[in-house]
Amino acid sequence: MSPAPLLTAEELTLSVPGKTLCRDLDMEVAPGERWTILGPNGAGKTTLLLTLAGLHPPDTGRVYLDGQLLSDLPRRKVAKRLGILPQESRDPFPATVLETALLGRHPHLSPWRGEGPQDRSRAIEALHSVDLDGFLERDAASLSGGERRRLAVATLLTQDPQLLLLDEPTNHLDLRHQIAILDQQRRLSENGRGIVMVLHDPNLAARYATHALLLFGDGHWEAGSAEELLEEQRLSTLYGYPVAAVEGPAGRAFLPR
Ligand SMILES: Nc1ncnc2c1ncn2[C@@H]1O[C@H](COP(=O)(O)OP(=O)(O)OP(=O)(O)O)[C@@H](O)[C@H]1O
Repeated sequence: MSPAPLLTAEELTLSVPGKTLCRDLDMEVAPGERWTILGPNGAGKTTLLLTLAGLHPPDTGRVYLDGQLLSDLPRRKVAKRLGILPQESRDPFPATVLETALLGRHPHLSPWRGEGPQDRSRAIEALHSVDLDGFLERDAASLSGGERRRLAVATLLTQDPQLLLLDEPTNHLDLRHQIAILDQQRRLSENGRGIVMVLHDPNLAARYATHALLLFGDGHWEAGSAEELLEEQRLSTLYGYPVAAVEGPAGRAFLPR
């Protein structure tokens, strides 16, 4: 029997003034699945991700988390199960790197208890996993773009949700850290998490995603197995630019013609 879905979207329609982003979209994210959302600039990837997180109301349709209507759940309960990595993160107030990562524990703390040693070790472990060991007491505002991105990932890992929604997780990262972050997401999904990530690079999508959702920018969408959907013709239509598939040492790669 297949595991119960973590997230279900039913008949979602999203629009902005003058444009339908997706029409009657259905998708289901199960434990162990890694979904990629691909599409051209402005197609609605971020808007959809925010809708799946319950942070943007759809025009019509419903989102369920663990089978319960997301809009009916208290945010604290949602934050214990679902975490989002926004496209860009801003520091709301001055804090060190460790204090920032510890913000991820907030949904798990009771109002009368601050962070304990276990929360602290979880944050330190998350910072270690993104290569930020030597940075714990640094002012978070002093980090470079890539270091800040890795801190945002560490904060999400400290939160430890079952479902991770990532908006362009590889933004600002050098090649080694792009692979490290996506390898880490793969391990998380192999341990039963569900992953949904907006990516701009079809090569990383082909390498890491089990499932793909293509948003064509006119309301039309396709969802299914990444292996089936990530192919020359669809990607050329998706990006409005001819793409060639080549077999390389690391599997299939897509090049602009
Ligand atoms: N408040 C708004 N009013 C009008 N249009 C909006 C508003 N908010 C977003 N949009 C438009 O909605 C569309 C979808 O935006 P969204 O950020 O979801 O796209 P995206 O696929 O994530 O794009 P990108 O690849 O550039 O990050 C864009 O054309 C954007 O300009």
